[in-house]
Amino acid sequence: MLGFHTASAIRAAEEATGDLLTGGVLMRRASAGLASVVIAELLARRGAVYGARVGLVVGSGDNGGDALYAGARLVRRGVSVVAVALDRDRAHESGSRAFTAAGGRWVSTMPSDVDLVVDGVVGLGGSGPLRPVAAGVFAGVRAPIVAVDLPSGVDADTGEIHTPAVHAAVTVTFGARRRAHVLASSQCGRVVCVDIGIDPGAAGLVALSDSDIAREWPVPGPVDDKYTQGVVGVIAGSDRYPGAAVLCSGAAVAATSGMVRYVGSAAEQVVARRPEIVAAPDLDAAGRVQAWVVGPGAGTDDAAEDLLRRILAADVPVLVDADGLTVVARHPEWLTGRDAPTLLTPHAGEFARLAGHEVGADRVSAVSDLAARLEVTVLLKGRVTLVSDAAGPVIANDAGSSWAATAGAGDVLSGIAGALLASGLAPRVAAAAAARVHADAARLAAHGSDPTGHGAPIGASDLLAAVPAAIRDIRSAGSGHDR
Ligand SMILES: NC(=O)C1=CN([C@@H]2O[C@H](COP(=O)(O)OP(=O)(O)OC[C@H]3O[C@@H](n4cnc5c(N)ncnc54)[C@H](OP(=O)(O)O)[C@@H]3O)[C@@H](O)[C@H]2O)[C@@H](O)CC1
Ligand SMILES: [K+]
Repeated sequence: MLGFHTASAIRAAEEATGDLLTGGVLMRRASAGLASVVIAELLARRGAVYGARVGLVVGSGDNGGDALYAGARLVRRGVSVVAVALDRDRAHESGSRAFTAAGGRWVSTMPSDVDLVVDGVVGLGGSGPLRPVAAGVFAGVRAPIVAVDLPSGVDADTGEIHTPAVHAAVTVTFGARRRAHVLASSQCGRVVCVDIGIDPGAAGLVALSDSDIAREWPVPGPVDDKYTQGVVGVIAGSDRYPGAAVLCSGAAVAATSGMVRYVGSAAEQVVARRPEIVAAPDLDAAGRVQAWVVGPGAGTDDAAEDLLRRILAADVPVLVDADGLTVVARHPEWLTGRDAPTLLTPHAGEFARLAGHEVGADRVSAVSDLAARLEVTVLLKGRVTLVSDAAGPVIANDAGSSWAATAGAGDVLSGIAGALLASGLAPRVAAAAAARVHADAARLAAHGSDPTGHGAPIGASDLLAAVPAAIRDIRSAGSGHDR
């Protein structure tokens, strides 16, 4: 599990080192790490370090100090380094001296022929967008950018990407990852964390590793049968949206080896596509389940409302998605009164209906607040999906691509997560593991047999078809061998 920390937690950890901070040891370690990453980048991009050209953009704080000390090291390795200071009088004093003494040159505009640019404008002390002078410098930059700590213009805690902000190819951070490194991952590029000997403690935002997910993913054991692995009931689809039923129940079949029941008007289409699904015309005829998935394409009329009320009165885990979320937004008391766990899986629009306000820039707080208020687990969809049950740390899943942004993909996600709930996984783990496999399946489907080549747009059916391959991949990666 990877942790992502707030700026205040990082600052507190730096302060706790006492002399190491005040004596500049932390900054020396940070800049040494930064310089080695720049050297590795130069080697990878142009095959040599000697004769390379690097430009620094230097702000008024310690972030600029990191850049200047690293610049001095690079000069000593034979790199031609120039620095543009946003305000020469306020540039880090000892860093400036070290840079000049090593042979670094100060310039007023960034040359167009640099191989790499180092963004040392702001790090933890930054707020808001790049100011005009900095924005002007970066406007002319075509070279790849290595950001010091954070791409300037990106909020360290919320990951809000202001306009303008630096778009980095690589971000080098120090001691521990900041929240923005996962929340704004697309702006950070590859993130390298340099060890500088600080300990910020437990993180309030985490990401699960492959092995975390591989360990949890339910597969049949020697004494399992279809019932012991959990039966999931899917209430989805309608005359108007039968496809939601097919996608959601199909995903539930793909996610685990347990049994899938279906209740709704799309039984014929569901069973035609997946004959192993046991369909029933109504709830009374459905049989027992270990978890319900309710809502995708299921409508919001009185009948849908009555069905959801009855499902939420049952003492089993329930996942509510899509139309079901519109209904529970009208009846939050149906959620707060439950003993069994509830998992809600809103996109931003559904979140706003549930919360009574937009998600806003601080997605982590938004998802935790809603989970606490409704006494549920919330999975907030997005390129970076967030899961909170208000008790443990928020779990982020960075999809790494947006191929899953397609109609019906949400129905597949709820089917996967519902099957995992039925298998007995805690809602936060079921939600996070489902988000990961869903994102991986989208990527696999988009890229076909060549993972390094260009992807092509996919539909939700393609994503669903790639779910078994995504599960196989993550189990192999997480356990070191397939079973
Ligand atoms: N402490 C340590 O030992 C270690 C620290 N480390 C490093 O220190 C960094 C934190 O340094 P820091 O605290 O000096 O803040 P920093 O991010 O450089 O900002 C400075 C000033 O910039 C300004 N400013 C704000 N927003 C702006 C904007 N949008 N656009 C332009 N300017 C803006 C604002 O000043 P203002 O102009 O408002 O007076 C602000 O005060 C940290 O990220 C890491 O890199 C590492 O070496 C590890 C060891
Ligand atoms: K920066």
